[in-house]
Amino acid sequence: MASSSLFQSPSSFSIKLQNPTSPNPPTTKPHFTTIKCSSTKCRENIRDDAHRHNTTHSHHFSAKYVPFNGDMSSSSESYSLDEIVYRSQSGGLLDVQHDMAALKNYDGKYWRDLFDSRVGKTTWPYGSGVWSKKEWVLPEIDSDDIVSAFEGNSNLFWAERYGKQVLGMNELWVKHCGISHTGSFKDLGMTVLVSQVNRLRKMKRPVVGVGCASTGDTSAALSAYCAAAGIPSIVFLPANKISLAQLVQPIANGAFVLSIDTDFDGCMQLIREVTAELPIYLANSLNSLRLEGQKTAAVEILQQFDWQVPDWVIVPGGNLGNIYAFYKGFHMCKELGLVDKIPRLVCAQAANANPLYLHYKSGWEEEFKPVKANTTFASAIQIGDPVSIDRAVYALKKSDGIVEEATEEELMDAMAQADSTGMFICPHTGVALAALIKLRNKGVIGPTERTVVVSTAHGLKFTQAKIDYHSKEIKDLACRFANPPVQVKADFGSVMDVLKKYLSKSEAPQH
Ligand SMILES: Cc1ncc(COP(=O)(O)O)c(C=O)c1O
Ligand SMILES: N[C@@H](CCOP(=O)(O)O)C(=O)O
Repeated sequence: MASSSLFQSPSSFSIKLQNPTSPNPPTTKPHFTTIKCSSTKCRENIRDDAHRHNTTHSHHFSAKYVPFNGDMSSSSESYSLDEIVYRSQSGGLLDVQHDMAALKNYDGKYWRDLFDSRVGKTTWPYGSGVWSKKEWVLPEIDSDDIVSAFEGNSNLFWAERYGKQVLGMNELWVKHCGISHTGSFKDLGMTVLVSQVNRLRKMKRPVVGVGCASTGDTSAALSAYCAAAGIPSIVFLPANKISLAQLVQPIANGAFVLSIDTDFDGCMQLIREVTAELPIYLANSLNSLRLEGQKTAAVEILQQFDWQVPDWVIVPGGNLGNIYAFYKGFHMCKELGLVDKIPRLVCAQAANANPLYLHYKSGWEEEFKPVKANTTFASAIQIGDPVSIDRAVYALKKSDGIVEEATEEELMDAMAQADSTGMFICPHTGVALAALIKLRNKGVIGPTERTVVVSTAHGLKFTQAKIDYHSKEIKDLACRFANPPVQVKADFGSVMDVLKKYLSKSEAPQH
């Protein structure tokens, strides 16, 4: 990607790593370490505190792996979550099946009140947006085995200005899953997977490390959670295809990083072969444990709307685990009586990596065909052979869902326009917003329909894409919303001239 001289000021756009030594150490300690005594009693740490006050009834509940076949009822094949298994006997996907009968012993109000009562607390592990739903996630894990950074509970942002000005909508919301420990929604799934690995290692199961293929976000989450627990992590990255900010994350967290001369699909193939041979636990979303954590974002959205169901939820799709995770979270809330319907789901793909879109356009009729994914600014979804294709098709069919695609110009313009209204989103969220624009223009999504766009990663991971855009140096892109800095001499008169010119425009620039 091009980078402009406009952006080569060493202070403003340096890519050098900052000195990590902070002059101001934090006044409160992180969740991984000891908390100081309170006035009347001494709490050694929040884990010990949780032991003493463990009022949870998690032990009433259980979950197991079953073959993923949609309704999950027709097979007798099942596995304990303590087994190391990623595929069914027939080679198909697995799913985590909860004991729904046991969960149904409690009504919807009970679950709503329980989940609401845990928001914003530090009681281990419920301060996490994932573990506040522990009974629905990994009911049998000991809280002491949980590896958490109190992920989740992310901002559901009312995108008022963008919604009104760009889309004529009053009810546009952006679920900022990327404002998270490692800057993406992957934290939601990784806390679950690494916690289970922690448990397996304590049980002396043969797991020497945890590995993944990644377009940058899975690897960041895996390496951070493993580092917190002292578990070795191994990441396979496609060489030169992920952002610098994403690359440095596993490096900094001490992962064993392999930069491989292939694309994500090639890395995925390799990690599957390697984890079949070595006692390295597979951390990609092929492993259905991940989706148990990711599904809590759906529950959280309902919770944030006071258990009112939005009309639409739009999710950018790559390896396609997340769209199913959202479906599963919404569906569980309906089945257990927390809400009475589910939203319609939209999966948004980059046109340069659109195998699901092509399959959808065939009316789901033709056999699914993987594609060779082309380069896209939405680099984390540059995936041509998604492992969760069956899960995604199921989720979309069951939710009366839609698949939309966005060109590079559409996704970058959507991202820039969203940024100009106060957000700082990633290109993948740009894909989702561009899909929304198309669906609004076609009249599929109405002006008063409450719509949630899932923002999957932090914009700070993708600054180079933004620099390229605002430099207006991207081949074949008009970069309509570029806002390059103005070069000006360091004297009062020159500064006044450019300011007067700027202020004399009839109104402030509207993006
Ligand atoms: C930032 C970002 N957005 C969206 C996705 C797509 O999620 P999924 O692979 O679950 O479809 C990914 C990873 O693939 C991602 O890293
Ligand atoms: N975008 C992902 C791709 C892999 O997805 P996963 O959910 O199967 O791990 C990444 O960041 O690596």
